[in-house]
Amino acid sequence: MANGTLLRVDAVEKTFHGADGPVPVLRGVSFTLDAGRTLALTGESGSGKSTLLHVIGGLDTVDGGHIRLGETDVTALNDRGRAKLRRSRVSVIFQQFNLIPSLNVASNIAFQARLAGRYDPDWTADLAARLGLTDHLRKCPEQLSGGQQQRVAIGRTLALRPELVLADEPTGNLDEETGEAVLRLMLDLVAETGAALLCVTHSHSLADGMERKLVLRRGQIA
Ligand SMILES: Nc1ncnc2c1ncn2[C@@H]1O[C@H](COP(=O)(O)OP(=O)(O)OP(=O)(O)O)[C@@H](O)[C@H]1O
Repeated sequence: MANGTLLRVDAVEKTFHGADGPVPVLRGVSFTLDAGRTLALTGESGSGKSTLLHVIGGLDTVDGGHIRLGETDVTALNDRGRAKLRRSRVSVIFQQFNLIPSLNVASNIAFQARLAGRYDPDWTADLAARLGLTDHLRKCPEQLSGGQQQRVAIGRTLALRPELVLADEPTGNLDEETGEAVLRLMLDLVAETGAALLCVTHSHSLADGMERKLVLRRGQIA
């Protein structure tokens, strides 16, 4: 497992401009995450958790501050640079799974790794087996249960072997029992790849499964 600080979030600011004027969502957020470590991000609805995840993952830009992933200043990257980052180093698991409906399970799992030129058939097959998906590889996502679809999304992320996994309420669409099982599997597999994990959650039991916990309150770390 790699050592040292992987992610450095420094005084990050983000304001949205709505019909009723500016909405400051992130107001000077700072924290670090070491390589291979797990961190839960909690906070009330609307506190800015998803926004923070999106700017870290390069899905959106900041208005102030810096985000560094290793030696890379994510906040200095242009659209192309951020897209490249998402293809290779950072991968997001969303609550809504975001699978590609026209591709079967095997192709969904391999998708990101193939794009990054990092497809390893043995690792992908191993992942599918560990995720209990071996009998479903030829099916389309719509033929799977929610828990199975989320396991495909986890497989797709880990097939890439990213340095950082960002998970936004990964079990929010699942019943509690399924959510717990999927989460445990995700934590085990993330630990095996040596990736760091930043996981947004409302669930206390999920947050308790992580090494550290941060609370976002009104756009700042409480
Ligand atoms: N694209 C956008 N345009 C305008 N306002 C936005 C946009 N995205 C988010 N917001 C606002 O920013 C605030 C924070 O939203 P965000 O989704 O980051 O919160 P959250 O903590 O993830 O909430 P939840 O737990 O409900 O998912 C909210 O007030 C939201 O309405």
